[in-house]
Amino acid sequence: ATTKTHIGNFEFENCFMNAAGVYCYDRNELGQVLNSQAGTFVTKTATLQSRSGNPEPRYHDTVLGSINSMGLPNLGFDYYLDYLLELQKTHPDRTFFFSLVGMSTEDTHALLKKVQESDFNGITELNLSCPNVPGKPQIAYDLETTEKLLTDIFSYFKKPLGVKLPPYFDIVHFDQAATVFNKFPLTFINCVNSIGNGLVIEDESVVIKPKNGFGGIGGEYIKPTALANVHAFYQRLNPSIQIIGTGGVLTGQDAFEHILCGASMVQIGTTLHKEGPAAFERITNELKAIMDKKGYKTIEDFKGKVKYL
Ligand SMILES: CC(C)(C)CCc1c(C(=O)O)[nH]c(=O)[nH]c1=O
Repeated sequence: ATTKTHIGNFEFENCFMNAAGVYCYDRNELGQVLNSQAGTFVTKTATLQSRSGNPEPRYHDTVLGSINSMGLPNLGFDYYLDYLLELQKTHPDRTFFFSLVGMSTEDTHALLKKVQESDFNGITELNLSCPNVPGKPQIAYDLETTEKLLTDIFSYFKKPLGVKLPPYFDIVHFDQAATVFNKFPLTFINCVNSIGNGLVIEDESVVIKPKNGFGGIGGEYIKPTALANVHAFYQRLNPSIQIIGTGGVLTGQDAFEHILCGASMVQIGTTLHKEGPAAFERITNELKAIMDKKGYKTIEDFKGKVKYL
């Protein structure tokens, strides 16, 4: 069996990659993913200026997953663009993902215009968990603002673009969000980002310092939510918009389930943070073993074909 895949017009030898935020802060971490069994990588979500992020401890592993409130620590847009342009010379046969977010609408447009004007020829992932104006929820939970933002973006941005989405939990929200996304030539949507504002307590204390311990939840806790978002959008979106599945992938079986729900690529966050890049080889081998046992030669043989009762 082969676990190769495609996103847009790009081919990848393997359908696994890191989730933005994990193993992607600098050239050292990105280089480790580059040289692993992963098919590609995505950068830490970059902002216009570098950011130190929130006070530590800001990331904590638990038995069933993780909680984080990193606060977008990153080395800044130019650092990641320079590295991506260098890789376009040293690895011309490979395609990489550039994750971005503006701390304001103006910043978002400034970032995307810089990408549009640059020689970057990979795929851009816009993080829609970005902050909105005070008093309003994150952009992806404000569909009117999301539609306005995407309308403005696609008036000038002509390169491959996808959006990283937080989980939705109401069927009506799946309907409303899909209606918005279907209006745009998106290359993909990525479901899901961490489940926002969870709280983990050990003994009598929260486990991270920022936000009185509130943070995004990842890992085993979130697989059912992640699979539901992947499949809900797979059922609703134009087939031209592919789905990247993120959330709760520990094993080849978990990845198999994401692909059954419609994912064309599978991202690994918490498990990669705990296990390191060797996780890509283990999980790839586990998925190949499942495919061989079931007689599936490629992921197209079972993508989106989850069975109903
Ligand atoms: C939550 C934001 C800081 C607005 C975006 C960055 C981000 C972070 C982060 O940098 O805190 N953590 C996540 O699990 N997902 C994210 O999208």
